[in-house]
Amino acid sequence: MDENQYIEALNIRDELFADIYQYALENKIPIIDSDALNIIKNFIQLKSVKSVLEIGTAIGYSGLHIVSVHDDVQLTTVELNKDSYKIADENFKKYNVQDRVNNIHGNAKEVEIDGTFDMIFIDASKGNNQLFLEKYKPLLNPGGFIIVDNILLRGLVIEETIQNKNKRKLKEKVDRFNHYVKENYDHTMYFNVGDGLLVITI
Ligand SMILES: C[S@@+](CC[C@H](N)C(=O)[O-])C[C@H]1O[C@@H](n2cnc3c(N)ncnc32)[C@H](O)[C@@H]1O
Repeated sequence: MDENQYIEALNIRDELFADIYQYALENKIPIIDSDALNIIKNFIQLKSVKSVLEIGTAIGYSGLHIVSVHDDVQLTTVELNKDSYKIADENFKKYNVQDRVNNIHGNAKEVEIDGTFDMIFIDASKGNNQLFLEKYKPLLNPGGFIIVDNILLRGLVIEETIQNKNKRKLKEKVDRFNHYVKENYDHTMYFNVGDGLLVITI
């Protein structure tokens, strides 16, 4: 066992939503890694977060975890894909949190969201991270923060030669975004957990 495995074993907890986790695995639906999720949940706890905006619901897995931190956490979440949106709706009902979740079907590049939020979690189309950050940042409450998942693109972001044109473009966009945030925001934390997590405090 190395240090990473030791820490991983200490961090790991029983899965609260095992059925949804399993469904995501079986249907190849991308969901957040458990160690990144653990950090997000601890930030919610640490900062007494009460309102969260999530960009990229998928089937509601991360959303369910987010509202599980406290009974007074409210979630607004946006998903482009109609089927995923519908499954998320069923999952929020299944776990009886539908009253605390504003589940929105739409394109996060275009929708207008009502409300202000203590935390914004960006986890949608990775090439649009900068657009989402600048579009939704004005909705942050004072003292709020933004989290972005997948800033490592499973290692693609540090690959120098990428043959596939679309992959190369995506890598360039995400790499540019990661540096854009460093240059334009004073308080940032880049974590090498999961697929890379970025926390921006405003
Ligand atoms: C990585 S998954 C989200 C995973 C989810 N947050 C979780 O951890 O359980 C990304 C999701 O973003 C959605 N998406 C992509 N582009 C979007 C957009 N422009 N607006 C809203 N959702 C989008 C995709 O359909 C996909 O379901």
